[in-house]
Amino acid sequence: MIEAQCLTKRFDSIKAVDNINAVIKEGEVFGLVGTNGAGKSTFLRMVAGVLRPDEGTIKVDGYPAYENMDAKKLLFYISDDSYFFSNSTPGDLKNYYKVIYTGFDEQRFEELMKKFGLDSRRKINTFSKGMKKQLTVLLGICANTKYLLCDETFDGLDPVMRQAVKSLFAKEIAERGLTPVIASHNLRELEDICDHVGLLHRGGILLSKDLFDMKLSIHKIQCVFKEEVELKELFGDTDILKTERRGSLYTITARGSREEIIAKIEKHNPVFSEVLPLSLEEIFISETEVAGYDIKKLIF
Ligand SMILES: Nc1ncnc2c1ncn2[C@@H]1O[C@H](COP(=O)(O)OP(=O)(O)OP(=O)(O)O)[C@@H](O)[C@H]1O
Repeated sequence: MIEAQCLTKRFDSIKAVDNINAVIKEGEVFGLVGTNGAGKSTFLRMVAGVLRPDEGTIKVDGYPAYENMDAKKLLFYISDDSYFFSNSTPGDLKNYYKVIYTGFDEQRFEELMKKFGLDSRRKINTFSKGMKKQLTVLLGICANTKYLLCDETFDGLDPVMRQAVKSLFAKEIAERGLTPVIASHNLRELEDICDHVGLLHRGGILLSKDLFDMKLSIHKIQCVFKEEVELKELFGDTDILKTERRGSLYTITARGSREEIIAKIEKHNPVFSEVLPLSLEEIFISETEVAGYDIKKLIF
């Protein structure tokens, strides 16, 4: 389990991570989403033990993460801008990581390199950005660690490679209980693979929930009523995140169970009503809008 308690990191006057409490359980796929500059990379770098928290704690299986070998050997961190030793080849990196990670599976690495069409003897500085990403993913998988921290790892891969990496992850999760923590802006992708999503905004966690529960607890409803209705009266204490009206058609995004919302609408005899599923992207936009990150303010 990875556990953050009251975790804070500042860079001069910027609070990059602000008093975060979070738990990442073993065997789940944790998606970390958030606005630009929300603190996702800073959070991951603290989990990886690269950055020292200013306040609070971050522990990996009970070990404090910062510069602690007991914690570090449990995880592999794929940074968003991986550094490679100059003139090194994938073969050199393999030799380096197998010293650090005693469970490193050399044979599997060679097999996967072949499958992905990557040459172990070629200099990495001649690889494209996507090829470098593929290489770091393969190193991460073959390191055989319990946790794999991925910072925008999928974002530089082409669609075929993304599928290949996703299926590699699925195999590792099923066969040895790998726990990936994936920071990404590609919400569509995360929706396919994550069990749990943490949404960060301005250094703090807006919400952290199982994706399934998240989708059950927030809904978009379209409805038309014969007569004018007062939405506040209709929904009572239900938390409405967003309302839109076009003519007589209301589109409402609200928290609550589907049954509870339908019951409230039915009371007012709608001419038409429909509950629509919300995508992770819509949930993200609604939640961050409530927190003051309004797309309308950004469109000129
Ligand atoms: N080394 C640093 N020195 C100064 N400020 C930093 C440093 N690293 C991050 N920050 C600041 O901390 C905040 C959080 O940055 P971070 O990279 O963690 O965000 P992010 O959620 O990963 O963003 P993005 O989605 O844009 O990649 C930003 O305001 C950023 O400018």
